[in-house]
Amino acid sequence: MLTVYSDAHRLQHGQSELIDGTLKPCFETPSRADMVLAAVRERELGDIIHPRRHGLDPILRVHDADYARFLETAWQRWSDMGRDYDALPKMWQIRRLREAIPDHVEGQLCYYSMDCGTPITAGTWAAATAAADTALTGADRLIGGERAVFALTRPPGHHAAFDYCGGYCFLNNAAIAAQALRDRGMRKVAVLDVDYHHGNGTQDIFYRRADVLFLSIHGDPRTEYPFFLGFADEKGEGEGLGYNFNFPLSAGSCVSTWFVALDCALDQIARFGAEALVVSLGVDTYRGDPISRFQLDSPDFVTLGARLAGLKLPTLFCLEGGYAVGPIGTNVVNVLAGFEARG
Ligand SMILES: NCCCNCCCCCC(O)(O)C(F)(F)F
Ligand SMILES: [Zn+2]
Repeated sequence: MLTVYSDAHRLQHGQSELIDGTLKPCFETPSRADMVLAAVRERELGDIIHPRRHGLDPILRVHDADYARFLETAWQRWSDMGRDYDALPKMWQIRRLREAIPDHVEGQLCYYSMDCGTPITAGTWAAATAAADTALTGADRLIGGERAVFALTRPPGHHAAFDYCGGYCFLNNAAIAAQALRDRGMRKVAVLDVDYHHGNGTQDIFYRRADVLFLSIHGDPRTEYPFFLGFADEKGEGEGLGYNFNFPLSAGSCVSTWFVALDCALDQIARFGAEALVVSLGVDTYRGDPISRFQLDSPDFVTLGARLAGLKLPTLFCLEGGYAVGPIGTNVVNVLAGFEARG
């Protein structure tokens, strides 16, 4: 399987995130991608190519232009205030506050952020656009006839919505790639999110559309991040009604429960008649993950890959989460090798 990778990911290296009420070193680190790349090489998964630049247009097919401009300019405006440390918001436009877009960077940081764990740094825009190019290059190769491609995307993307960032995500790599597949002639595309956390951003982007089916298996938002989206009754709106499937599972759910949800999701993808599949591949479903609470073990990721291959669809894998850095490479490549072995 071909891998698309850019060293530019290392330009996103946040120092701290507010997690569980205290500032801690970021869990989303460059070493995550280093470990995955090492495993891709060690397991001889296939060729590794660098992304081609695609510019802003494919990004603006799913993201708000003002939001993109904010991401592009935020660091310079923040550091012009004499701040040489990561940019983090300090409040939110909560219920019954005005939905006005502030002029000042500090206010815009609050307006465009979902949480206080997604630091904007000097390299954020460069890293995020390189991740989008990585996913888009993967989509290009799928259109070119590749059966499956792995986009080693970092920073991740599935929490980034039409006009906000959060959950370590700035640009929604999987959504940008799914839209590119649509623009290149694929009539129906499915996005399956197997990260521990609900892909609120991807749901937000495609919620009112019937041409892109979104499905997510994740920790129940009643107790798990992102808390405010990802419930089973969210089925889409307008033309998109019936084209959004959430499978929230209680924290601590066993592996067999997880795979029952996966089989339900795969059945929906087959019924939809998808012509291509984009997988938001987070491996924070791993039993040893420090911030998540599912029970998959490394061999289960091989099974996951094989089940996905059973759909017999051109498939683009976009890396999302996974914070047990030691085993992340094994777990990610297990999915990809399991997919390949199923043939
Ligand atoms: N007590 C746990 C608090 C969790 N705080 C933030 C979690 C962000 C998860 C990010 C991710 O893994 O979903 C992504 F794939 F986007 F990277
Ligand atoms: Zn996650």
